[in-house]
Amino acid sequence: MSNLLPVPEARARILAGLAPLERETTPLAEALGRTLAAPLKALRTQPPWDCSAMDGYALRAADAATAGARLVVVGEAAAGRAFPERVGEGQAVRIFTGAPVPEGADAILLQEDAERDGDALVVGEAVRSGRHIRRAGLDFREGETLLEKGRRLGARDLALAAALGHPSVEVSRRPHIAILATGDELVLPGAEVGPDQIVASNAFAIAAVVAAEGGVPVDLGVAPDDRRAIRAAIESAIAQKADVLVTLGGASVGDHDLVKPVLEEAGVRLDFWKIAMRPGKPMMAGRRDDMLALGLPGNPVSAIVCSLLFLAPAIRRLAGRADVEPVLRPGRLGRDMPANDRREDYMRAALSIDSDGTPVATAYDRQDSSMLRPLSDAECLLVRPAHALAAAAGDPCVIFPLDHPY
Ligand SMILES: Nc1nc2c(c(=O)[nH]1)N[C@H]1C(S)=C(S)[C@@H](COP(=O)(O)OP(=O)(O)OC[C@H]3O[C@@H](n4cnc5c(N)ncnc54)[C@H](O)[C@@H]3O)O[C@H]1N2
Ligand code: MOO
Repeated sequence: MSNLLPVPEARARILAGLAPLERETTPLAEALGRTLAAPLKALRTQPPWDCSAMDGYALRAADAATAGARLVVVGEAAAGRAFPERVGEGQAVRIFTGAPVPEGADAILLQEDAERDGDALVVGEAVRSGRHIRRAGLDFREGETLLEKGRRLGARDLALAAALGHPSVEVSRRPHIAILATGDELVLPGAEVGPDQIVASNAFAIAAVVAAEGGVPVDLGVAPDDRRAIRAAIESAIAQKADVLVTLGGASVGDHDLVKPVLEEAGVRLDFWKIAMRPGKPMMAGRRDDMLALGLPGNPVSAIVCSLLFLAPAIRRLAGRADVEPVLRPGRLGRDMPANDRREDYMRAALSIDSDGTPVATAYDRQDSSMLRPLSDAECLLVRPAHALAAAAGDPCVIFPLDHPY
């Protein structure tokens, strides 16, 4: 029996050949999902000065230490328009949220806690020094690094980057991922389906995984099980300078499984073929110059699970992400499980939360790698290590959550 490569080793070998792509500058408004190629420092301090957190009156707390105290309102400070003078003894300045606190004042009296009578201000409730003042630099100070290299930018990060003063950011180029489906039996959804044909589905999921991870999917369509057609599609990926070529199907040992020899003909040096995993055993990986070639099995579940465990980390590495490995979580078994064989199992499973908050994974009865319906239903993959012993419901296990968009 051939040797099957363990999953972590297969992933490590794929990642070992990959480095972040070159840097480019992108406008901040287009940077969602991009990965920082350099740390982002604050170009300014926020807030730049002590400012009011409330609408009310800026004053000296000593003058408002008792209810009933009277002060004179001498001016106004609004966001974007400071009060230019000093607040003296017995004086107050009308102030609004976000406005700079005038010199001399050390507290903000809420307007709800005061009464106005012309220029006179009557303290309704005493206020202590420092109340409702946001100090300069409360959020960040000029020169501080707020976002690290390798961070994938989310919506909140974009607001932070803007606040730091950056109209654009340095990111790694998006990887281009060419996707080629193979098989005489495949037709696209909506096209006429011949008597021996089925609808090609895998590429839709793979392109979605690519896009979700920040890559650019390049659709090479469907090639029939024909050496010349497959070779032409591979050459097209090379000509387009794809960073990764993903083939779907034709990876196994049948007479029509042509992907491996044709990849080799096209100059791809195969690193490995066949891994200790279910589904996904016939997966292969290799390189041709700078291009990674990943040959995913044709069974839909195999192709999609392999894309999550191998293609997604490869895209993250190319995109410059600091976090590339799949996130596995501890959980508990929802049902008894038999002993496992030599292939690490990624089983479609339902997910619930125990009374103590622990995730509980219950594997479905049917684990056929052709079935998309249970894959779509699944809330997680239950990971059963190679040679795992039989285990009982409630025993610890490892979970790969299938959160949105997966
Ligand atoms: N004698 C053996 N046979 C098989 C082995 C083995 O070790 N010895 N391995 C099995 C395993 S495990 C898998 S997984 C499959 C993978 O085979 P291939 O990569 O060669 O896939 P195909 O034969 O091309 O297709 C398998 C299955 O999937 C359907 N398919 C293919 N592409 C698509 C697509 N884009 N969208 C939807 N469905 C697709 C195809 O019609 C087949 O039904 O091999 C086992 N055999
Ligand atoms: O590895 Mo295949 O993916 O078991 O069906």
